[in-house]
Amino acid sequence: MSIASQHIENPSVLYLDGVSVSFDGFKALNSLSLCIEPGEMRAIIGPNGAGKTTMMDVITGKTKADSGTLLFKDEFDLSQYDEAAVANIGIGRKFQKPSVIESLTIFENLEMSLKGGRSVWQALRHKLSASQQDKLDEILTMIDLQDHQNNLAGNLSHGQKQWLEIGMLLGQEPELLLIDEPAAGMTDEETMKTAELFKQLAKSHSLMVVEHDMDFIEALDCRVTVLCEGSVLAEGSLATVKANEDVIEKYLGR
Ligand SMILES: Nc1ncnc2c1ncn2[C@@H]1O[C@H](COP(=O)(O)OP(=O)(O)OP(=O)(O)O)[C@@H](O)[C@H]1O
Repeated sequence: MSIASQHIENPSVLYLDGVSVSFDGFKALNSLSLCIEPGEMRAIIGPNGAGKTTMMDVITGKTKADSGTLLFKDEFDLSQYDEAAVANIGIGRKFQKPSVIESLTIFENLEMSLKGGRSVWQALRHKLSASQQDKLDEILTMIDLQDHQNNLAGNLSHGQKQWLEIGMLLGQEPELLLIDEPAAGMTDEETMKTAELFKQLAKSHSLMVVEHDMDFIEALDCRVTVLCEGSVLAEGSLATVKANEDVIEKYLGR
């Protein structure tokens, strides 16, 4: 069945079809087609230069595709949106490096991230509504930082900073989360805890997670897409893609 006919029968939260992007004649994305279903967590793996970051860039309006279709929830043509507009319609992106404000507390960082936009000044001067307070409590529990909420973000471990930043994304109430190499630099314990957090998040969000750490991908226990040379090389369970001859040849090595 073609990707187009699957799409009609089962609307996706994210639908890419034939997406290409060239830089000076080099095809970073080469007719890339990919679907994420509502509530799905999808891991994206692939060699350096495969196009993983470029794919996130075209989804979020940072880079314009030369050709192809990019739809969010069947409804939004992502090629028409810039980065701020993409965030507003419900796509949250987390870059590899955490960007929390270290001189503010965990609570203050989360407070500023709430949908509707609160400046540092507003966050310090105005009381939260009951529903905003509930939202922050829910996020703090989800990221397991409720006991640290009044500590400065600068004192957190690398893993905790990553969780705080994920909490800040949740403050924006996204439906789809795009997360770039969350496990990089984490201890083994933090990595496994992050996998558990993502499984919790997947109960109420769709997630696309780019990662190189195979233990982490295994713990996510989700469908995996292997990108290579700007298009999909293989897709399926981790066991299936690891056994794929092309994946062994071009990514995993013999
Ligand atoms: N702005 C740009 N100008 C020129 N070439 C670029 C640009 N952005 C990406 N590329 C090239 O496009 C290709 C895909 O890069 P991309 O960063 O998307 O790969 P990746 O899969 O994210 O790699 P990594 O795992 O190393 O992060 C690479 O060859 C890269 O050099």
